[in-house]
Amino acid sequence: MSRFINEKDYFHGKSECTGILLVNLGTPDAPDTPSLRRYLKEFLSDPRVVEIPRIVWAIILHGIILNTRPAKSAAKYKSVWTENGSPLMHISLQQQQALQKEMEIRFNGPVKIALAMRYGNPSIPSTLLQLKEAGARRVLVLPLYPQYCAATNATTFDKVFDELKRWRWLPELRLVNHYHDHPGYIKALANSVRTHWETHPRGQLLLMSFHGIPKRNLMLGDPYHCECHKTARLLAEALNLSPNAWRVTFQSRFGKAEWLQPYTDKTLQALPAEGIKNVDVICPGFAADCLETLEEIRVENREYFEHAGGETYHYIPALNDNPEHIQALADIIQQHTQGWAETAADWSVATQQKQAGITVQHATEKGAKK
Ligand SMILES: C=CC1=C(C)c2cc3[nH]c(cc4nc(cc5[nH]c(cc1n2)c(C)c5CCC(=O)O)C(CCC(=O)O)=C4C)c(C)c3C=C
Ligand SMILES: [Fe+2]
Ligand SMILES: [Fe+2]
Repeated sequence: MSRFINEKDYFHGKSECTGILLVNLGTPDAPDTPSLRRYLKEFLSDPRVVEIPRIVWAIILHGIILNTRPAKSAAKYKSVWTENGSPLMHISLQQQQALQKEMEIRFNGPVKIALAMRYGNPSIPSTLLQLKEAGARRVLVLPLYPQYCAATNATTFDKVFDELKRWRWLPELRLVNHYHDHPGYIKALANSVRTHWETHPRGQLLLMSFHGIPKRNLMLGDPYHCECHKTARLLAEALNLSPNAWRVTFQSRFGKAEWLQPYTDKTLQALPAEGIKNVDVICPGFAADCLETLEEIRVENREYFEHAGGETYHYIPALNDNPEHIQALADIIQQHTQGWAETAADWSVATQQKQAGITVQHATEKGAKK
């Protein structure tokens, strides 16, 4: 007996699609103190970000940090804010649009690339609901952090699960855990450094600075530190660098505990005394430029280096919407959606036929006996 499309039409006439949920950290809505207070409150209340007993932390956070840090951070955000708003948000939207174009070509079927932020807007729950509305029966979550860290990737997944716990009909779900050693990502980083060296004199040292985390997290088993080192080694190999031509450091320390060492700021202050007065700095862990690269690395750390006797300091931008970066992310999406593209294309054909009033044998069952 024939099987007809309406037998499978659970979706009430809506077309189905594959959804890709890109997630980055998030950014305040505006560079002012109230927006920063809201943003930092959400961010720093996350137990995956600050792993100390809740009661102790609540006293410090509400008693001290949320009274002092918002104004200081707002001033820093103001210095990087553009007419397009927060750099992190603007660049993330460019990445989303470029990936939408690229995946439509690769998928040959309905695919929706959505962007969410772990903290602030657009939130993960609201973006998942949009994907649901768009008919996404398959969702791939791609956190835009190449190196896995509980404070970034795990909390992204937590937030996805928290929302999905409330749904009756769950989509098929896949997660990208990390892509710190993906050949396309390493190639994009290496070519970005080469392009920089074509237009700028090459420094004596390529400093690869990654966002820090507390050292305790490493001792508890977080793979982040090792993944940063692997990325750095692969990048150095791709560039054929000798061992003394590159170093790994960790930036953006927060609080009084020890974080991953060596620290970026202390290293830059010490380099001129070692005879290293010309450096190139790259932040391979940041998929998009943001406060931590544009202000802390490009401006603040340059000052430390120059005050210590450094002469030339070049910051090599994040991969942002560089076409090779988009190709690498598209490759990662393609690899993690194996088997989905065909289904999406078939559903697309079936849906078009249905909308045109044609009753057809279901496309995914074209081999079925008539
Ligand atoms: C409190 C502890 C923090 C941990 C742990 C942490 C880990 C971590 N963060 C990123 C990426 C980004 N962090 C950014 C800003 C930022 N980070 C912290 C604190 C921790 N981060 C704070 C308080 C802030 C806000 C700014 C400030 O007040 O100093 C950003 C930039 C966001 C932007 O809007 O531009 C990014 C990106 C990673 C990858 C990471 C762990 C590996
Ligand atoms: Fe951070
Ligand atoms: Fe390690």
